[in-house]
Amino acid sequence: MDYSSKFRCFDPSNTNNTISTSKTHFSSYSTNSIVRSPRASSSMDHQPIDYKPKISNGDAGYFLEDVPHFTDYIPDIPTYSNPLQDNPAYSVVKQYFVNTDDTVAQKIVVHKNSPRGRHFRRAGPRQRVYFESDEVHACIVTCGGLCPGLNTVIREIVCGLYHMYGVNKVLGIEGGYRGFYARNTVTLTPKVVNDIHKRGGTILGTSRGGHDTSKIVDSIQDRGINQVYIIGGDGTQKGASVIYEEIKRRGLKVAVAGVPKTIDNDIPVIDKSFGFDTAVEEAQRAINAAHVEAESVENGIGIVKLMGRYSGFIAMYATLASRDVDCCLIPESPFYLEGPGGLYEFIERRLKESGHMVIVVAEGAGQELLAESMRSMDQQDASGNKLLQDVGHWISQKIREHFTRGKKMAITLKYIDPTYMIRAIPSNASDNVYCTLLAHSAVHGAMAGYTGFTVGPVNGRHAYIPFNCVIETQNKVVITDRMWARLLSSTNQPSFSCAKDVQEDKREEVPSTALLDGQNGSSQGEKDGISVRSPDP
Ligand SMILES: Nc1ncnc2c1ncn2[C@@H]1O[C@H](COP(=O)(O)OP(=O)(O)OP(=O)(O)O)[C@@H](O)[C@H]1O
Ligand SMILES: O=P(O)(O)OC[C@H]1O[C@](O)(CO)[C@@H](O)[C@@H]1O
Ligand SMILES: [Mg+2]
Repeated sequence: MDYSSKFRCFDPSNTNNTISTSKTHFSSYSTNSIVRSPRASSSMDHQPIDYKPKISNGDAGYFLEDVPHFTDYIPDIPTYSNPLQDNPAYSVVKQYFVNTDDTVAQKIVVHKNSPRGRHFRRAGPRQRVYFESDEVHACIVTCGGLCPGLNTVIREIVCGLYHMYGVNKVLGIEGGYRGFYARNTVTLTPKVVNDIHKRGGTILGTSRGGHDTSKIVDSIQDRGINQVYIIGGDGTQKGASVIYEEIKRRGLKVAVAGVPKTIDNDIPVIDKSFGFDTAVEEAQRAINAAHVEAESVENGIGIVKLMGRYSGFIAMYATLASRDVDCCLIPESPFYLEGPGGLYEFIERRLKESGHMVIVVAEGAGQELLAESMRSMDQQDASGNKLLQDVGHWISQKIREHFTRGKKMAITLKYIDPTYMIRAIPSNASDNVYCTLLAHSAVHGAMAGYTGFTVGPVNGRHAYIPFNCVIETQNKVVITDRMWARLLSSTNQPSFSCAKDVQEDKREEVPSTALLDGQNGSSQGEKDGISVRSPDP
């Protein structure tokens, strides 16, 4: 395999600001024959990002929150015509290329006089590209937890680069961020990735922790990589943002493109994250099993724990889809066990009414209750995420104890924990198509010279979104929204908060002229610094 590549590097110390081209031969991990720009000191600590938004304003309160481009920091950079226009498969397309001025509105439900608000650059192929096909040396890395569709995104980046842009040098970085400096790499070709979308997990492996900006960017430079595709959740996108900043500081012509991944669906701005639908679908199997077990015995209770560290989207959607669930507990809606309006009272009532019940609990639910009754466990994973107590076991035990105490009621409780089963499977058909679009958007963006961006649909249109917009906040289920009300009405569970509190919350949060969250299609609102979402019509 010939890893020869042209590597263009803008050296800030070069006062003429000319672009130097060097021919480098790469055989395995480190080849140091390229011109090096200044390097940062090595640190595994997560560094704060000094981010300056790239905003341009228009009429009627319109503004574009744009993504960085090579031309922002590399002068006189050559462009080439897009090879896509000679591609027979794309010859049927009426408009080959996205208009350079096309932008996507974040808010699509507006009032007559409301400002047009934030927009993002529309994703898609551009007439001029900033790489020649044989110049591109791309790499792909997957980080964080697993998610259905990771392999599809990998496949479609490789095939998209190859079939649309004639790029055949793509490297897989094994084992997440630390793979850049501590693991092997694998050559990715359309043949190698042909069937991988049928497998769960990621063929590249993944990890938490190990983000060392300096070592990662050194490795990118050493290998002559000029397009970096980074697939992962909020932590990963934070890491990608720091990598982009360091690449810009060194003046390198290296595009950094993020593909947002999280099974929890808590990434802001984008409509939905890939793998979420697959996970919700798979969760139905566990809920069905819990229901069958529960209804087969007298006073049967089935408990299903689903993922969702800080947000209960999976639990909420799985509950709404199933209609067999009697109670759904999520992190955003605190609940209590004892007394009037509490969980025990509700269980007793429901068992008397129907003889069985199913409870779905998101892993992040009730953590404050657990902390009260168990010794608090302040541990973190390698990425700094808080390790949670197992709410499923805890709540099962509490319910058993409650009903056994004083021989209140004889119950049979079955606890099902499919947490890893719903994320270790291949993506379903619709997620597969979605992953293809994400991958292609990322490829078009990198080829067009954009960098420091993440891709995703905003109100159904794919857009290039600056990293900071997806890493500053996390989406949460809005319990004052119509979607949660729909769930409450479907399960008939207590809301665990009295109506008066909710009314007061609403009055405090929403100015009378503003749109309520949930009135804007896949709307985004801001609440206490937390971006919130409701795909609620
Ligand atoms: N603030 C940060 N700066 C730089 N790198 C980070 C930061 N936060 C996390 N990372 C790195 O990103 C990678 C993935 O992070 P993390 O384990 O939190 O998963 P994630 O991408 O959020 O995915 P998910 O939570 O959906 O599983 C890790 O290698 C971690 O070191
Ligand atoms: O066991 P792991 O790999 O740390 O992953 C668990 C976490 O990953 C997620 O699926 C995504 O962040 C969370 O819901 C969950 O807490
Ligand atoms: Mg995360």
